[in-house]
Amino acid sequence: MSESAIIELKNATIRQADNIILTDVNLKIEKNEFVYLIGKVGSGKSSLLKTLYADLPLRDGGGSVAGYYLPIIKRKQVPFLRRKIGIIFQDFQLLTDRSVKDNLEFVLKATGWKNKKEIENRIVEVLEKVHMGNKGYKMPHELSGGEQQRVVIARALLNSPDIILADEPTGNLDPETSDELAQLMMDISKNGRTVIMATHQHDLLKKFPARTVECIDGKLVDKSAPEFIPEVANNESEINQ
Ligand SMILES: Nc1ncnc2c1ncn2[C@@H]1O[C@H](COP(=O)(O)OP(=O)(O)OP(=O)(O)O)[C@@H](O)[C@H]1O
Repeated sequence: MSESAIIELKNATIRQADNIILTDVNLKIEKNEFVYLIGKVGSGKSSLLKTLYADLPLRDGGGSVAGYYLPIIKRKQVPFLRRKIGIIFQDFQLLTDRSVKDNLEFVLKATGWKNKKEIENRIVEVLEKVHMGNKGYKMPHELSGGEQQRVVIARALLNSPDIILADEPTGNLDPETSDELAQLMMDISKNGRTVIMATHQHDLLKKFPARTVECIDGKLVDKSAPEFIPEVANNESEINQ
């Protein structure tokens, strides 16, 4: 496996139980890269992400994430791998019975933070990163969908993970809010994190261009690789320029 890549899959097969979802998956992502993961419904995006955070086992092929070699990762090592990864899902999954701050405090305490002042400081820091510094006292139902997702991003940042895996984080949001969130995810990656963001919203790719990989016909295709040639040219004049 490569020294510089923080995420690497080599000839990997992605499975859901006994079903093969993707084969011959080769993917190498360097530190601080931002990568879009696209593909039709059911094409395997979530399964790929789940394999990277060791929710699905990698039985065929090689793969390493943040220094952990996935084919032989032990169950007791998985929490340590997960501390290096912040995971963001489409449905916000905040605890509805407590404030934003208490949601974040819950996660910090569950991951071993004890010092009250340090906990308070970290909560303020991450909320400021997502421009929610003044909303810590609010209950989740008092926030818009976009604001809730910002809190979820803040929650993913709490333990300063090297990697953020986001599975359609803008899926439930209106276009303007999606744009703001995509911009925020890009800023997060510029500040020293590797981000993979699965999305169906292809307009984001145009507005905020970045490396793009696609799950298609049981394979993973890197659309930014030099050897990738689009099958159908959208606009001939563009090509001829
Ligand atoms: N727990 C499971 N057991 C068996 N098969 C599953 C399971 N979860 C998903 N699958 C199947 O795996 C395939 C890939 O699903 P996956 O959720 O990875 O796709 P996706 O690209 O993320 O789709 P979406 O865009 O809807 O989120 C689908 O055919 C799906 O039915």
